[in-house]
Amino acid sequence: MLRSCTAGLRSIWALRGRREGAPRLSTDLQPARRLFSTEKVIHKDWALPNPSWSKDLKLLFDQFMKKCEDGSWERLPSYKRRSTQESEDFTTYFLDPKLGEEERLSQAQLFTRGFEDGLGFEYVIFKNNDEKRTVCLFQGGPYLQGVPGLLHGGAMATMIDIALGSCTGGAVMTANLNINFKRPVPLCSVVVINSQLDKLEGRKLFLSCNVRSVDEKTLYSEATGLFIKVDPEKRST
Ligand SMILES: CCCCCCCC/C=C\CCCCCCCC(=O)SCCNC(=O)CCNC(=O)[C@H](O)C(C)(C)COP(=O)(O)OP(=O)(O)OC[C@H]1O[C@@H](n2cnc3c(N)ncnc32)[C@H](O)[C@@H]1OP(=O)(O)O
Repeated sequence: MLRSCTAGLRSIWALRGRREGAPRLSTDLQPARRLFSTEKVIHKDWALPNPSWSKDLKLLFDQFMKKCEDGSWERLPSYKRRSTQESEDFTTYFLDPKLGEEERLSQAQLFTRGFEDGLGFEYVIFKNNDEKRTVCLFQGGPYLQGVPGLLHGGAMATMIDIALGSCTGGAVMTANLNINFKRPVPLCSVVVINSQLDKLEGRKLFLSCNVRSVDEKTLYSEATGLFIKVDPEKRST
């Protein structure tokens, strides 16, 4: 498994002229900009196939793209940085102009999108708005190793957090995440995270998900999460 994963990545690195062990260069690092300005900067959408995607991931992606044709499902785009209304909701909530951190934060990017293609988190999320559920297709790359040959549990927890969060559809914070790791996930394999909104109680959203293999035979993890809609009247810092 690891050997095939490395072989695939070696060809990507060769294509890009990247030396093994050479420092990783961010492909879209922009000159420092004011992240918290109101300008609308939309960067590359990363939730699309790239050469590191395995056959399984591409196949599932195509199947879900077909489901999007009648409008029942939609693919959620994913950016390293964004300046949408949602982000602005968060910045109103968190940014204290007195802290003078704008310069440093101008380099901020989404944790899961900070890796070279194929090395870290490769994923795409599809959402069914009527059924209040999402399906996340996730391939964890070699930089996400925990126990040799296996995906780090923290990487899985990160993806579960994002998958559950994608079901909420707004400015929310994770308040509680409860995960049962039932089987280890082989590194570089593809898993499917099925998430749903179970209950909405005021600002509280209760969600759950399971993580399965592509053939659905292996249940890797089950999780529940509590997300809280941010209250613009409150500051958390
Ligand atoms: C997933 C987001 C998707 C959104 C998409 C937007 C686009 C953005 C772009 C790109 C997306 C990238 C996506 C990344 C995803 C990453 C997600 C994270 O990593 S989040 C960081 C980790 N989480 C924290 O650091 C929270 C720290 N905690 C807090 O800030 C507060 O505790 C907070 C906001 C969760 C609640 O604080 P209060 O002051 O607003 O509300 P109070 O009054 O305390 O609670 C409200 C109700 O919730 C219950 N509650 C709160 N925490 C609870 C808990 N842990 N367990 C049980 N109940 C809890 C309380 O008992 C209360 O319930 P009663 O209304 O009285 O019934």
